[in-house]
Amino acid sequence: MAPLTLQPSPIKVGHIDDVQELRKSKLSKIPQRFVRDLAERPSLPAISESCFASGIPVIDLSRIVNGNPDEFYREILMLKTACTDWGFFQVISHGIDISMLESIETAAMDFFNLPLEEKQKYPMAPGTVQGYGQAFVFSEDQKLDWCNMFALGIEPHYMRNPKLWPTKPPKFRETIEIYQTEIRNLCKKLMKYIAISLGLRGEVFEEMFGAAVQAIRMNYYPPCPRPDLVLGLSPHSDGSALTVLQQGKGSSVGLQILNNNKWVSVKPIPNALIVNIGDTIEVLTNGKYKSVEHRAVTHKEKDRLSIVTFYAPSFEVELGPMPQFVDEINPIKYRRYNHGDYSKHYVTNKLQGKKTLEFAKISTF
Ligand SMILES: O=C(O)CCC(=O)C(=O)O
Ligand SMILES: [Fe+2]
Repeated sequence: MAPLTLQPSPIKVGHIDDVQELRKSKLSKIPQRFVRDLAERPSLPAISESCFASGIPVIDLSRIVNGNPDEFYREILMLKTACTDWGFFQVISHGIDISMLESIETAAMDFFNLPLEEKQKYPMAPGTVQGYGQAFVFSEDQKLDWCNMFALGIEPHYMRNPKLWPTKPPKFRETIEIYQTEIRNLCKKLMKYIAISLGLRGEVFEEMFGAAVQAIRMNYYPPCPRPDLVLGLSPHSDGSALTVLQQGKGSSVGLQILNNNKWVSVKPIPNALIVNIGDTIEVLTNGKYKSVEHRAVTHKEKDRLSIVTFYAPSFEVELGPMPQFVDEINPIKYRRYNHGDYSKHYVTNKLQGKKTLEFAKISTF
């Protein structure tokens, strides 16, 4: 999420169709800007239900928080395997009430179902990432995602642009506040246990991150008549330290992760939250825990909602690989940099796999 000091630049993005409106218009042909080049199209097997990443580990957080020492160590070991082999896991018994998950989902859908004119009172200006619209579009010929987004900077408060906080639906702001407080606490817990799984002191990331940056993005993917031609969300890794993703109940399967060079779908578990490692953790651990490329695909009949929270260090923080992860066998792979600079770099480039992280990579040639 961009620091507020980032000024909208005179970027020309051309006309961006609102995909919910396209859907309503019952179009017979997908507009060309959404049609991906052949190499980028999701191949049909990849969007069939037979391609699930059934191996994505499921972490029971209550076993870590309240379990006996045996349960604690077993679950921490699972967490370590999840972060090393997958970069993704689902977390159950996470301590957030189901009613809270339902409230944010209702609030998000009530927002997306408002008339377009109402949503456009909170426009995402070209080149910025907060408000309603489509983020990461920087040119008139860039392909578009089959997705409507609404995003807000949450913490620290200076990230907030009050003009972009909707007054409708009535409880929208309040629900976001409560939900984001709970997700922040969950992120802190997860960072603590991720540190422990790496053999580090539990507090190390919390101390390093300072007043951690937090942002929310709601992604709404209407059904698409040609899911084989479009992408819901372009492949990318997240610029965060950690991302927590909630999928709407009854949503289509849509999140896919790149595992051994194959796109595999994440099968939703009811009331679980999906967690993934972001670029910051990859850098701090010198690549021991990697951020994993992921994307969203669409569905012919079903719509899909995801509510995503990004948790990252404060923008002033300078970071690079921690000395514990650098030795003769594991030479240093990333340079030190300022996280605010990385964040700015991330939000001013289109989503393109893991290309953004090249910002920090040390060339081995
Ligand atoms: O909708 C999804 O499942 C993916 C969302 C995502 O990766 C993101 O917002 O960064
Ligand atoms: Fe993502």
